[in-house]
Amino acid sequence: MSAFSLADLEAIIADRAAAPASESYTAASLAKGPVHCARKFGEEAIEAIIAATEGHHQGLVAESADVLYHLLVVWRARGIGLDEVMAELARRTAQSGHAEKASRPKAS
Ligand SMILES: N=c1c2ncn([C@@H]3O[C@H](COP(=O)(O)OP(=O)(O)OP(=O)(O)O)[C@@H](O)[C@H]3O)c2ncn1[C@@H]1O[C@H](COP(=O)(O)O)[C@@H](O)[C@H]1O
Repeated sequence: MSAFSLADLEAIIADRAAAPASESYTAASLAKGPVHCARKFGEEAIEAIIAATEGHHQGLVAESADVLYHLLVVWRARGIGLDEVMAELARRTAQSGHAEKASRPKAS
């Protein structure tokens, strides 16, 4: 398991949001507004669908990374934090009765 997390990516996006648009893809995307960011996310999602449909393993890994990055940029553009989404997932997990399983230590 990589040590890199979505929380790390969120922190990088927050940091780069303040950079000049000429120096940062993130800042340039955010400067174009949430609708642009959402469209970009949609394009990347379609590319991930194509890779999944074709059964292209490395392609799907790469497109998934693009999807996650662009989703976090959309959240940033709309003022949503990773914590808010994780809280929603935790709420659903608790509701479905799987919370105990999720907190169990993983077998190594
Ligand atoms: N994870 C990513 C990441 N994934 C994809 N991309 C960019 O997303 C773009 C998507 O590719 P496309 O070919 O569809 O885009 P494009 O045609 O070049 O761009 P558009 O004009 O269509 O937006 C590429 O230009 C990639 O550079 C990313 N850009 C940045 N990050 C992360 O953000 C950090 C900060 O980057 P900067 O903001 O550039 O400093 C990086 O260190 C990474 O951690």
